Amino acid sequence: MSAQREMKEKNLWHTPVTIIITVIGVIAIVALVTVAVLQNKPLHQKYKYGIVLDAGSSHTALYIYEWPAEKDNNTGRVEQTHSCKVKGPGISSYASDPVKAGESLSECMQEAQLKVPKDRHQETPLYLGATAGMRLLNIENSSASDRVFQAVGEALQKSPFSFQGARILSGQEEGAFGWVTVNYLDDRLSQGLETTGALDLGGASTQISFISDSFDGSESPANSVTFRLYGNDYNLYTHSFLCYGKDQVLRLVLAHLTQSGLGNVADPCFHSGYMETKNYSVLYDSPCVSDRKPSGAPATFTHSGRGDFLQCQEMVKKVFNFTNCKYSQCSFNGVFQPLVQGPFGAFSAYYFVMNFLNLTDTSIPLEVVKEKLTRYCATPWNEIQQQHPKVKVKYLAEYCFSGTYILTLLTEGYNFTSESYSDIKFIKKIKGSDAGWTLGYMLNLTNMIPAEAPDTPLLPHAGYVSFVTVIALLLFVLFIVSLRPLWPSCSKQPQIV
Ligand SMILES: Nc1nc2c(ncn2[C@@H]2O[C@H](COP(=O)(O)OP(=O)(O)OP(=O)(O)O)[C@@H](O)[C@H]2O)c(=O)[nH]1
Repeated sequence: MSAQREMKEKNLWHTPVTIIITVIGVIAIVALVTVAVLQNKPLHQKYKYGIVLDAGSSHTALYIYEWPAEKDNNTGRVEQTHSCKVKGPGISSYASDPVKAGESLSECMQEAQLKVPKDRHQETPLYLGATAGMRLLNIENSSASDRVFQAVGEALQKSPFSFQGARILSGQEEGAFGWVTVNYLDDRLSQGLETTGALDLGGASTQISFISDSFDGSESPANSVTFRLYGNDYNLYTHSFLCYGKDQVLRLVLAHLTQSGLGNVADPCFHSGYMETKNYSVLYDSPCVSDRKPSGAPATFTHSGRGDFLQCQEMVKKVFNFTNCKYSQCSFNGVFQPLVQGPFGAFSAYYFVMNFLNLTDTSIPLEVVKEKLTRYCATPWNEIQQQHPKVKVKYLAEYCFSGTYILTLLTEGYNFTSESYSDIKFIKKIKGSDAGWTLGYMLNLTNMIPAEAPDTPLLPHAGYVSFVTVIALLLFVLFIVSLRPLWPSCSKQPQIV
């Protein structure tokens, strides 16, 4: 018994020095790993928000975007979490009663207050961007347009969000930001992949934007927008045609049809059996057509349909001017355009119309698409109404015209061929976010797309923690081994003193 006690007393593992060293070692490892984990752990998942109001010619829409707070500068992480369609027309329609323009936004703004967490309201930027409707109002009556902005600004100032101002986007900005949105959502910018062109059809203007190998901006600098995004340089071709949104083109076509100032107009772009009494003054109340108003026309005219796709196409072609191109090549109206190149995403009214007509499948040959549209246009109005009792009559009446305009714009205007037509994809959303200029606009104003590729960490977080733990353990073992001279000789037989 006493021999065993002696042996225990000689065991250096049980000396105070070794115990203290072991405890300090363990504490050091725990501290090291804890600090490493806490220092590099992603913050508790907090989100930031941004709100953009798209004040279009036909209506205003509000979009809320969300992204993880610690990923401001990272790739493809901003998502649309909510959208709200403002009731009533676009803000440009409130020129004679601007205060109502501000009031019209209140329902969607209240919805936004519920959707964005309260503690984030103050820091959430709120932007309003107006497009072609306000561009036209500004041309027509700039003080009326100023008054609308004044009223809208006052209404938005009262919201709890951080209002950053309301302004008209240029056509070039609208085109370029639409292109940024599409390519950002597809992760094409962050990964430096081949980009997708953007085709946007609004109510009052239309935009085409794409990268072309044959375009360096020198032939037509006005159509060039350059970016450096994630370390890649882009020279984007973009053009916005004011008055070539589908509502204004309908006016242009009707202006052609009513030039003689008659009381009756038989329109091939509307279904046979369709008949509406329309006002000359309302039709010509737009800078796109106001100079063509026939003198001595009656107050109203009867707009009736005769459903003929080919004749409708002939009418629509008349709104394009294919002469006087001073460049090597043009789309229409003397506007330079290189040959279309690469895949394209076509959104807004392109999607609404082609989706309704069941024509979003672009692998269907263009000739077959035209045959289908010919049959649709030839269907009498009463049958169309019976087949679609729930569709808004205004939209329903115009799908034959809108489909014809879209095909004519793409093939005759932008020179898509039977082959390149299949490069177009009609889209509404990408990964849950609406395609349109708003996201690109917000990413730009919040500096969320870096010019250079962000540095990526060498290891993912889990790998980093494992690495630190293994190295710490290894150091500890080495330390213990280095204390070997102090070790008791465990293999030796206990010495009996
Ligand atoms: N069929 C259909 N048409 C729609 C719908 N929403 C909007 N439109 C129409 O599609 C066209 C384009 O709409 P938007 O993309 O909102 O255009 P906008 O922003 O008002 O117009 P711009 O200021 O020219 O950009 C307009 O003629 C609208 O009346 C829809 O849900 N269905």
